[in-house]
Amino acid sequence: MTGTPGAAATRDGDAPERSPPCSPSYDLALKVMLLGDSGVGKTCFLIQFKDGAFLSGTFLATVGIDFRNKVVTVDGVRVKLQIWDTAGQERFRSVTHAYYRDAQALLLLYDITNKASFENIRAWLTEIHEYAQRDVVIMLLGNKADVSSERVIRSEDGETLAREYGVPFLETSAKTGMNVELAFLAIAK
Ligand SMILES: Nc1nc2c(ncn2[C@@H]2O[C@H](COP(=O)(O)OP(=O)(O)OP(=O)(O)O)[C@@H](O)[C@H]2O)c(=O)[nH]1
Repeated sequence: MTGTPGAAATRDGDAPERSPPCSPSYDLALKVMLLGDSGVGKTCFLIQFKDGAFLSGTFLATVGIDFRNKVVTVDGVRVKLQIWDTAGQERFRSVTHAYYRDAQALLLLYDITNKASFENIRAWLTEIHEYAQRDVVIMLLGNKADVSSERVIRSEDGETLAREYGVPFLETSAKTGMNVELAFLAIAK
């Protein structure tokens, strides 16, 4: 776990904050944070986007914060997404709060098979309004859409909540990859 912004542990050796190289391989950089309750699938969502893989089996909760970079092209512009994967567990909140103010975009996830994770979205939005930049781009995502047999949150409920807060909404699956890239491309755009 790391306690100070810019000093996070990395999985793939990318540095979170570096001087621009002589000929950067991107046109602009965007800091994106993944937020939501523990277990909603934030880490899997990021790994699916970065590596096109799904880690099934044991659930290893994120400790503190971690990040990965990926460059996407939107309307001919190469955007480096620096994606911060935060720990959903309450005890890491003070660590993750320190990163909110640097984020330009937030992907806020709940699990469509977990009612509490949906009900907690309002509390997450309160935290976001307290700690993030006022013009931060927010997107609401109902993850684990592949597990239709265990669904407890209807798509309409996600849409209604998103509309109430004026944010876009998608249902996603970190397992099948459904709408994962689309979510990142939408916020990059
Ligand atoms: N079926 C299904 N399972 C998923 C999906 N996304 C994640 N999971 C599973 O849900 C569990 C939690 O996933 P994580 O990605 O570790 O959750 P997290 O939100 O990063 O949790 P914290 O790090 O504690 O905040 C794991 O067992 C995953 O395999 C999904 O889209 N579909």
